[in-house]
Amino acid sequence: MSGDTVTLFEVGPRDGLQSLKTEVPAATKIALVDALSNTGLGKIEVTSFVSPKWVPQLADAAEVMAGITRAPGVRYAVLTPNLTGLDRARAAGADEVAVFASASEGFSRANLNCSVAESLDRFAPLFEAAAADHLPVRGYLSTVIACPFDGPTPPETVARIAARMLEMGCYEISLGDTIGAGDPARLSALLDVLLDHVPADRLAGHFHDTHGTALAMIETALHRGLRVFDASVAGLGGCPYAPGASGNVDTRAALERITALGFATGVDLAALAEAERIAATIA
Ligand SMILES: CC(C)(COP(=O)([O-])OP(=O)([O-])OC[C@H]1O[C@@H](n2cnc3c(N)ncnc32)[C@H](O)[C@@H]1OP(=O)([O-])[O-])[C@@H](O)C(=O)NCCC(=O)NCCSC(=O)C[C@@](C)(O)CC(=O)[O-]
Repeated sequence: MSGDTVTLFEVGPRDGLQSLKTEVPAATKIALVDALSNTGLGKIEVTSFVSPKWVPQLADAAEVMAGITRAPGVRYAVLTPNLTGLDRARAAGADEVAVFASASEGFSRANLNCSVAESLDRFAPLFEAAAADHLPVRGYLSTVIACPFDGPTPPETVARIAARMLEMGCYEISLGDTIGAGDPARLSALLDVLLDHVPADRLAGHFHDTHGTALAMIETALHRGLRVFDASVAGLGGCPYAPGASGNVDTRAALERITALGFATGVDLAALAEAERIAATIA
């Protein structure tokens, strides 16, 4: 398996900043994205076009998108929960958008104010509009291991919703261990079921490192054929609607582990230092 290329999807500017208690100026967010753009990372999630009442931390999404200096070859992604979000993302010139659903009802209600089925219905017109514009849509599926409200998530439920989201138009499903409840054994149990329904090359790992298991889970996922992983510079972050969620796996740590296992990432670890310096002024 070594020798393959692995893609790191940097989510720090979005996932990392959405639940901070302190206010981060737009200029700092822009500087963070610009520093990340100089590292060789091919995909950066810049911000969210969600309701500013729900996530005031990212209310400046349009200003941040307008302020960044786009590096050639980098795709700048944003989160969009509905058509309003998609319209704002298009106006901001996002290269791709991401919808986000939950594998558990409790988290869906807390994060999106609707049931899982309602959230998928709400995405339908978004997929239609995005397809008309040839805008790629990524899908996040949260609480794939466990939910802070409902407990453990059955792998069959994850498989059913992930397959449905791909059918609806997602190019890839990012598997969110939202509260970092996973470990290699739980992830293997999930993949045993999921890979019968969805091929590994349509899946990504999004592992929060709450209990220090994210790197081991990346290794497990690599062995099962996954080649895309989300990570957050300096391990910034968490979800404001998931009690107990801490940061996504640290970008440097993920890169070091993936590289040690013999994969290429194209990311310059030395260049990451400037983004980490900015992240340290934020956290
Ligand atoms: C989905 C809604 C909007 C439903 O929110 P709602 O209150 O049920 O619905 P609404 O349609 O009545 O909207 C409320 C207000 O927001 C406005 N609004 C509505 N949509 C937008 C929009 N796109 N942009 C700007 N404004 C918007 C809308 O116009 C209205 O304004 P008002 O009439 O009250 O003045 C809300 O629940 C929401 O924004 N939720 C997002 C929560 C969120 O961002 N969570 C964090 C990201 S997910 C995550 O972190 C997990 C992940 C992806 O990382 C993976 C993992 O770790 O598992």
